[in-house]
Amino acid sequence: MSNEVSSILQGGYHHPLSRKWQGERELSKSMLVYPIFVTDNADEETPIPSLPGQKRWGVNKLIPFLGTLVKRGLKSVIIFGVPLASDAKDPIGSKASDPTGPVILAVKAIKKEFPHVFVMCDVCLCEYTSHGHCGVLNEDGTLNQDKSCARIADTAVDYALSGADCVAPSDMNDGRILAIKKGLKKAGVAHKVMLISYAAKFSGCLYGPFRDAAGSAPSFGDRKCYQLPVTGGGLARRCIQRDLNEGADAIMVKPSMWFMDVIKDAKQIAPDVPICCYQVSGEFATIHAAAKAGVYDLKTAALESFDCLIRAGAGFILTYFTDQILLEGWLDEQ
Ligand SMILES: NCc1[nH]cc(CCC(=O)O)c1CC(=O)O
Ligand SMILES: [Zn+2]
Ligand SMILES: [Zn+2]
Repeated sequence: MSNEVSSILQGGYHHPLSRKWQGERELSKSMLVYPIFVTDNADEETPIPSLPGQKRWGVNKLIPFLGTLVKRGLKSVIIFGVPLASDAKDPIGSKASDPTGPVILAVKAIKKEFPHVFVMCDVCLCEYTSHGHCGVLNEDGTLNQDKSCARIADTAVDYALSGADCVAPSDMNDGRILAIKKGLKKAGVAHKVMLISYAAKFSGCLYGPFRDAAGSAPSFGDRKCYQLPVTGGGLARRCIQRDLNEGADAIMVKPSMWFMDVIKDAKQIAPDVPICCYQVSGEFATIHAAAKAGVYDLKTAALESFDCLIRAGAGFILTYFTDQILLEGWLDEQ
């Protein structure tokens, strides 16, 4: 239908409120998940040079810091373990599920102090393997899918039994979602632990600051044979469908801003499932660097990026901006 007035659209978004109505959803504090790096040195509080404003935390220092954020509206964290002890790594990542390791101690401490905070655990072996790959290796250096899934599932169950509300495997071994779901059921916690799949996790250049922060770079080769090729839109759709079939409760796309088409695909494949995305370390560092170079204002750019992720279909977002958003009250005057 076209007539002399149908081309006039600006009346529909002239006012700030009508502009808000043009979007289906808007960013709120409950959409934010804060990624935190926890070490096995209880009193640690060390800035991470490649992640502006972010630190590696020991449990003793982490709890008071989180307390400030909880007062400002923090709802959820995702924990990454950074084991620094000299015996922390072996070929099968035994220490991933160490009951005295950083992840399990942090889960217990956070759930004790802040029972309402939704605690997610990233599940992977690369922080704990001597070779730095995300599972258990075959002799030819490839990942052994059966052994890796078994270790990943055992680790996820241990995190769940220590009190985690959610486990999120980021390793990309085929079959891990089914293995974890079965493990959770066997342990009697499947009814209360959410399983988020990093279903569409792409290989690429955006994880550098994280690997620096977590000490998890592979000692040989790369992750291209298990993380997805950036051109692989169809492969991502198959991974999303597969992980839904295996029992994922939510689907993650990672990284986020270069992959908004994949977020939209995920929303279309799984309209009834929560979709989230991870604005990863390289994306965070890029926004900071560009703002520092005068390309744009940091807060404006960060908020714009979240609006775009939500428009693409994200229901919640893992972002290193969470602490700044809460401490500076970016969402308080809505
Ligand atoms: N499996 C480990 C893991 N979990 C989350 C990230 C990246 C997160 C980020 O860059 O912020 C990585 C690194 C990798 O896969 O190499
Ligand atoms: Zn990994
Ligand atoms: Zn390979």
